[in-house]
Amino acid sequence: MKNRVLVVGLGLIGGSIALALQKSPDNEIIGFDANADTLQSAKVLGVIHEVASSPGDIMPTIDIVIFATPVNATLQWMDQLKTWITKPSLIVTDTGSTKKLIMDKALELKEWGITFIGGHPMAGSHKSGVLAAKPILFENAYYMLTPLQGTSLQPVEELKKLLQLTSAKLMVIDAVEHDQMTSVVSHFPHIVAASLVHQLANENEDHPFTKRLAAGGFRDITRIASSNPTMWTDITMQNRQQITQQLENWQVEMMRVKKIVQTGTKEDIQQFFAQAKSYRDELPSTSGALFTTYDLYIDVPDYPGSIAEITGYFAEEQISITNIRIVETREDIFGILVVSFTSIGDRQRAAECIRSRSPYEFYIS
Ligand SMILES: NC(=O)c1ccc[n+]([C@@H]2O[C@H](COP(=O)([O-])OP(=O)(O)OC[C@H]3O[C@@H](n4cnc5c(N)ncnc54)[C@H](O)[C@@H]3O)[C@@H](O)[C@H]2O)c1
Ligand SMILES: O=C(O)C(=O)C[C@]1(C(=O)O)C=C[C@@H](O)C=C1
Repeated sequence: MKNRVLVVGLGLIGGSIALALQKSPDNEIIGFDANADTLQSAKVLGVIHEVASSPGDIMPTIDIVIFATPVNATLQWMDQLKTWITKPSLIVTDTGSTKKLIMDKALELKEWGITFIGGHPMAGSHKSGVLAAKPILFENAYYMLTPLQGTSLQPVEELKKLLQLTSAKLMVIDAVEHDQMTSVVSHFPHIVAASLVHQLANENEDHPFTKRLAAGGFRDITRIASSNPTMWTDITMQNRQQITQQLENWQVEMMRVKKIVQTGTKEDIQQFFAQAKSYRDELPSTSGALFTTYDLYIDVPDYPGSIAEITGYFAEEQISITNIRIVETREDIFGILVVSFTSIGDRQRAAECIRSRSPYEFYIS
């Protein structure tokens, strides 16, 4: 008998999990999404095997439910679960970026005899939607599970076995601890990124050329400000307390930084940057398929066909690229083409290829 998995919410995360679970022929993936177009696309793209027009109707046949919806929508679905007929062995999980309120709701579900094990894969992107889904999204990323205290080992092991198909590093963690740590490394940085963009918008009113100068640095630090606003509204509402605490810590840190900038010696300023660089450089190498790339920057003339020329060289030498983009930071005739590779070796081969076959200058960040 097939393992029937219902994925509710077929965006970046739900779609990527659905694709990863298809690696086993034992899994039959049924999908539901509030957006009819998304549901249709998921079926056409082969992200799911079957469409559920109403999750409640098919629930008696389902073995595992995965909610991959914005976290406030997940709370609503969890309430709905109480009204449905479910298998006694049903396991329910989610992918939400917050865990405390979801696990409070899981406690209610326990009273209805439903096993809910919270989940959160620590990989993703500012992109959303089913078209961005890919089965390798979670490769080597941490995937946190937050079972309620007292949950028996068997469903946790069963869920782990299923999620191993994502090639993520599964770990069990307490929900409050989860929300504290993710507020530092994920939630608060999204607030800062959005806020920096607001600051630019304000400055730009008085100095209208400013935004045209937003180059690599500003774009790097604000990439995540392009994330899905609904998703981040929900996350912020569910983790207000921890995020507020981070904001308060940040205000203290900004006062310290203000003092260094205003009156610090050259050594104080140097130390400020040097300590941050050293800590940043020693962060464990990042995980998640979208993060581990090695970039090559190529100065290209701005005429039709120049990108095709370069990618043509790579194709001829069988060098795979994972991403390609143009950084439009300059007003002259040159643009910077940023090509990403999955390994340093591939990037080295690409650099040699450009050196030997083209007149273009390149550099490695
Ligand atoms: N994007 C990331 O980097 C990331 C990483 C890890 C976890 N998460 C979490 O995973 C969840 C999904 O995020 P995503 O990036 O896939 O978002 P997404 O916007 O790509 O996809 C969300 C999907 O849910 C659907 N949806 C919205 N409300 C719904 C509802 N009430 N019922 C059914 N479907 C509904 C949307 O139509 C959309 O297809 C969120 O809880 C998010 O916090 C996101
Ligand atoms: O890379 C990004 O764009 C992300 O924001 C991914 C990110 C993160 O903050 O690291 C976003 C939310 C998640 O819950 C997990 C991962």
